[in-house]
Amino acid sequence: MYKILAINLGSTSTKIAYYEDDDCKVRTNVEHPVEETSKFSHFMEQNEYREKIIAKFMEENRIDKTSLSAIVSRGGHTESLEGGVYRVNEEMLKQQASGMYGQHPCDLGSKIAFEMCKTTKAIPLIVDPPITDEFDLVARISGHPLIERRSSFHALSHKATAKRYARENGLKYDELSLVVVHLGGGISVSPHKNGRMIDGENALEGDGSFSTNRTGALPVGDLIRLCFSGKYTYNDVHKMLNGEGGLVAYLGTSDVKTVEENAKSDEKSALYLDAMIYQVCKQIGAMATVLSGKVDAILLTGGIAYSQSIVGKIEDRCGFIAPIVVYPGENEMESLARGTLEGLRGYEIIKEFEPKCR
Ligand SMILES: Nc1ncnc2c1ncn2[C@@H]1O[C@H](COP(=O)(O)OP(=O)(O)O)[C@@H](O)[C@H]1O
Ligand SMILES: CCCC(=O)OP(=O)(O)O
Repeated sequence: MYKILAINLGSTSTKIAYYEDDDCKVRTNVEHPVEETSKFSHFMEQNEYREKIIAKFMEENRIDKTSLSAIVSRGGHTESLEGGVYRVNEEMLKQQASGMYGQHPCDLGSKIAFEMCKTTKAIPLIVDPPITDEFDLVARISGHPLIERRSSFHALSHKATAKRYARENGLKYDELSLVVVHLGGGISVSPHKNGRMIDGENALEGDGSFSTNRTGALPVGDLIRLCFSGKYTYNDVHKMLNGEGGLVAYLGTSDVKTVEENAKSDEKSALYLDAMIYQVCKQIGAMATVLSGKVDAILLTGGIAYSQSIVGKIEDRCGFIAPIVVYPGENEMESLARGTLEGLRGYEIIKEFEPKCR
């Protein structure tokens, strides 16, 4: 029997689950209000804060680190990779720590898995990292040769949700055209065609719709003027885009449950929540055109998809495109465990990360 610890560091939560083979024995989801996370000037400083949560989970559930076969984390930001299961190594962590390919708490997740495995026989792994790249060539063109559009979003969640839809409906993922929407701390929309995510937003840095804590795409000219105004440093602007943008900037919270509650009596909360949903719908429409309008289903997942009212608003605007199927919460933990198990059993290759750029 394989014992697997899965850790998933999101921008607004830490999710942890313990599996014996494919049987989830115990799991938790610890939410992080922005008042707590904003104390850190950088995600990587949250090391101790997140480690303590994992240690507490293990202690409370009497999970012995030395008995684990693998510790698997949602992957982080490196050069583009093909999807699959990867062993975490020093080269991978070096690229993630550089911040050159994106910055997010999930980068810390693989580092924590690696450190935890050092004194045990457990293998540190990641599955379908956010930089999993299946873009069509045409989707890479930005509008200027110095800047290439690249894949950077909730690839693990997208793949897990699309494959679940196929499995539960007796269909083949490789034969479907889907628009998958992850509605979590970050938001991403991607068209999947014949088993590949052929386009998608950069969910971290100034692309797509705004989210709980990110700006999404901004009017570029105004952004340039702001950058060169002399009022802000590079780090200030980066934090504005990723971490302290979106609902956090407008309303001071990344908690959509609270925003929904406040929206009943507060016009400002209602407006910004509506604006976020409006932008998500525009992205769904755009990605449906990538599939030439031939969309088998629109799949909604992530914590925000628990809200029936938000799902209803998306249905009102996008229901004409294709049927909407909702998988609230996440399918990521199961997917991390499943990928790990396949790797440990030898059904899937555990890939070694080798940097193209040194
Ligand atoms: N029942 C609900 N109704 C509306 N929003 C919810 C609900 N449950 C969770 N959320 C929101 O989902 C977001 C977190 O989603 P999640 O997928 O857990 O994010 P992450 O993995 O990025 O931390 C938070 O804004 C949270 O308030
Ligand atoms: C690469 C995007 C990862 C992301 O946005 O995750 P969260 O929604 O957990 O912040």
